[in-house]
Amino acid sequence: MSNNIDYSLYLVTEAYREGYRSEYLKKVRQALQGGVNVLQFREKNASSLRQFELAKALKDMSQSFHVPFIINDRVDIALAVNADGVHVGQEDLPAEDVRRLIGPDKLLGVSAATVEEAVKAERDGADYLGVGSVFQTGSKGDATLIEMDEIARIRQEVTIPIVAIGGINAENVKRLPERHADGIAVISAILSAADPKGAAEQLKEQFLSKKHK
Ligand SMILES: Cc1ncc(COP(=O)(O)OP(=O)(O)O)c(N)n1
Ligand SMILES: Cc1nc(C(=O)O)sc1CCOP(=O)(O)O
Ligand SMILES: [Mg+2]
Repeated sequence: MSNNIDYSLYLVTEAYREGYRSEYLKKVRQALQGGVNVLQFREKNASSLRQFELAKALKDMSQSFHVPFIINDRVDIALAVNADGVHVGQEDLPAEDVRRLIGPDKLLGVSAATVEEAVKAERDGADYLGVGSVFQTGSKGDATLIEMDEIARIRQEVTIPIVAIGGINAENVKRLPERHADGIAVISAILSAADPKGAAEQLKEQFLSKKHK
């Protein structure tokens, strides 16, 4: 897929709770109304059938906002719902194999915490990098903190967009190094907020005001 995608505000979904489908979908819709540019479906616990069904609903929703829809980890579900792309980390299927499976036209995101991982991901066909954790997060148990300078070092070695992730909120977004990240990926600062639309608007505004300094 071409890389003229705006990664400024990248929303990753929270864990799905059985019985709360309409609340779950409503919060994502509100976040999209607040200006989310890319949506990722990340679900670790639900059955494959539930993931497939939620992914279909989210794909329709993101399409109606003209927002690319990415699936985390599960290439099979991405292909089944004809998602716009897949995101994989260092413990998932290798990026080069995912690229082969999804073909040249879908988006491929790869997590990278070091320059070496970032350079390899770009070589293996990644369209963008997820780089983190930039701050302490409660949303991913096995996340490890990276040094802030690592983003700047990665920026010097790759040309693809960099999306910073991990514990980002409207306050600490100002502490991200200037101009090195093309976007921020967020779960809780938007989906745990009382007003997901307002939270998305505020985060995007804070990030863009920093990016364009
Ligand atoms: C945009 C973005 N960046 C990083 C990740 C993390 O992916 P991964 O390391 O595979 O961890 P899980 O999300 O699978 O727990 C991401 N999902 N999105
Ligand atoms: C999905 C994910 N990946 C991370 C990484 O460091 O690779 S941190 C993370 C969780 C991001 O959620 P929140 O915005 O609530 O901190
Ligand atoms: Mg993963």
